[in-house]
Amino acid sequence: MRRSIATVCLSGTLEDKLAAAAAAGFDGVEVFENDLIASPLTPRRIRARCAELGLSVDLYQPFRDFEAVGPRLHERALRRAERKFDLMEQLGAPMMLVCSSVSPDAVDDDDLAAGELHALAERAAARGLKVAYEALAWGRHVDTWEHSAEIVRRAGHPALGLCLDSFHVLSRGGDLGALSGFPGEKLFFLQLSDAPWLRMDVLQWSRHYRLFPGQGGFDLAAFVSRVLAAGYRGPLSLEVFNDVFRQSAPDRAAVDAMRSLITLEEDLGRRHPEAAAAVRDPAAPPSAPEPAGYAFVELAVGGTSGPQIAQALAAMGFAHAGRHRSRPVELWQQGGARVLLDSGAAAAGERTEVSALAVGTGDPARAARRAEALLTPAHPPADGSAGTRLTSVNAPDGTRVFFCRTGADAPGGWLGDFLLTGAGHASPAGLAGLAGLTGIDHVALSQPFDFFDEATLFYRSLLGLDPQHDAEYAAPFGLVRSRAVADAGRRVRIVLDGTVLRRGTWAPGVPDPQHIAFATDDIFATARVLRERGAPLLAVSENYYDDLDARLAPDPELLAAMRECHVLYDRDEHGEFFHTYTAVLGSRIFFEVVQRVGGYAGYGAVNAPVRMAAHHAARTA
Ligand SMILES: O=C(O)c1ccc(O)c(O)c1
Ligand SMILES: [Mg+2]
Repeated sequence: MRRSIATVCLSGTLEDKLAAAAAAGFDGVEVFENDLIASPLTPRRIRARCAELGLSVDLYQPFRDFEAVGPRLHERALRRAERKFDLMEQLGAPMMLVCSSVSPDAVDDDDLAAGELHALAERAAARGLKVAYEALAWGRHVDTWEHSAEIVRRAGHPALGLCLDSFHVLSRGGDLGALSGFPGEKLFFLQLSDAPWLRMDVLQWSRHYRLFPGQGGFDLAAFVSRVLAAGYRGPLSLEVFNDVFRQSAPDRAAVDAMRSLITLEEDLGRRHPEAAAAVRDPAAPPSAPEPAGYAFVELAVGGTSGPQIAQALAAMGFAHAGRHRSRPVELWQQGGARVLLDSGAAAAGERTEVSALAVGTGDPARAARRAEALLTPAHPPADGSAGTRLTSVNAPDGTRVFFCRTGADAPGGWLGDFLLTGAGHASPAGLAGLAGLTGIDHVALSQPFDFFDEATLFYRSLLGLDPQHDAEYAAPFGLVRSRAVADAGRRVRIVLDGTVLRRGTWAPGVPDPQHIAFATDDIFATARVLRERGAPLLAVSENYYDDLDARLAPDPELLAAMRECHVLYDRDEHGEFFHTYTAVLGSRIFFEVVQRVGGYAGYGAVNAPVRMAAHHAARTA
């Protein structure tokens, strides 16, 4: 299917937007009127620029407040339209979008609206142009797609058809059930956007909070499948009004947009193969190989934080299991949990952070081809000193994602790059190590406010993960939101955290904290070993336990053990969750130990504000 994007989605001048759309691989654009009016380029010049860039101009929009106004205003509106048709001829735009009127002059008369749109379509047809009529969710009299379809039907003009916009339909809880009776050739244009489910004025919601598909809560695959089943074969066109994207670098936003469309098409093929068959893309990305879990997580450490983190890992029962043959990287291991400490970047400063995630997979080459198809260039496979070849890509947040062939110890496996000490390495995945840690439960990466939605879509689509949990909570230094993505087997879980508002300079919390959570089958046994070995555990406020008692009334002995071991607790209808933390090590890293009981699939988000306050207290003590 052809892929298009409305220029309103991107920041910058019209020229910036066109260049970004073309660079990201879009086939066409919807030219937004305001972008054109503000441009120093003539419509002819814009047309030539689009042609140079290989972009078609699919739509000119929006033409507002046209229909159902009566003869005097109708004549004026037609004159206005003729001027825009002149422009569209120069621009090479074949179709004009007319959105339903919000004018107080419009009257509630479908026959009048149909008659006036018929007259407009007649003028358009005389020039070989078409008109697509779109119901805005806040239109004065026409605010549902069914109503706009009825007016298009009554007008009965071949140059007049329908523009469907997922936001206007889905924001109102509408569905496309009735579309099956609507002639497919009358479906002129399809605009797509996602959005978070919010309870607010629909115009505000639309103008500020739309997202690219896959970043919000709408079921766009189901929506598009209906439209395709009804016979639509025009472009899939993104139309997103979003306060953040409006000020983001357009190249990066356009790549995010394209990734969202590719992922949507993939969802469509997976969940609605009948509809998708008509539009299958031969260059579609290969499916994500099933992840086998975390092969390792690598931390970049500095001269001070490196020894501090190594000491903390040792106190947590990790063994120093190996040293890289050619780089200053140390391998620490316990059970199936492997952490690499890379001090090679120390010259860059003391910033301590998650530098890489490594996912085990049976097919690293396919994972790399998928990344490329999702506009994330893979690094050339690095030749390890022992002949291993590691495939990796850079996430937009700078984290490197490695794809490691499963079986690290097999010949050619990545462990071959390490001189092994013989310690720790002996305890295979799934078997508890010294402190009972069995593996990595999840990794939490915080994202800058402007890139939160991009990051969640990126990790999801790259690794074939599904959105799992969304949480929003009031932390001591501002609101935080958190979104978890995981594979169906829950072997790779990533939690992405961000602030709900762009953060000011006052907030004294840990800047962009990141953490690795290790799994245990017995949190109290683990916590006691950690304490005996002097791990830097985080003390939790007494108030927390008093409140826990009031809220959930845990067994008194259990509560006492939690107090003693600084273990936090949550439960839901599926099971229970116990977790405990270390202090912050270096600038922004800490560790967590978690025990899941039953089917609890969350992350104890309810306790995050308490943890943040405790981290703050520990750092200022
Ligand atoms: O917010 C608007 O005015 C507006 C304009 C054109 C569209 O296609 C649309 O969906 C919304
Ligand atoms: Mg629209």
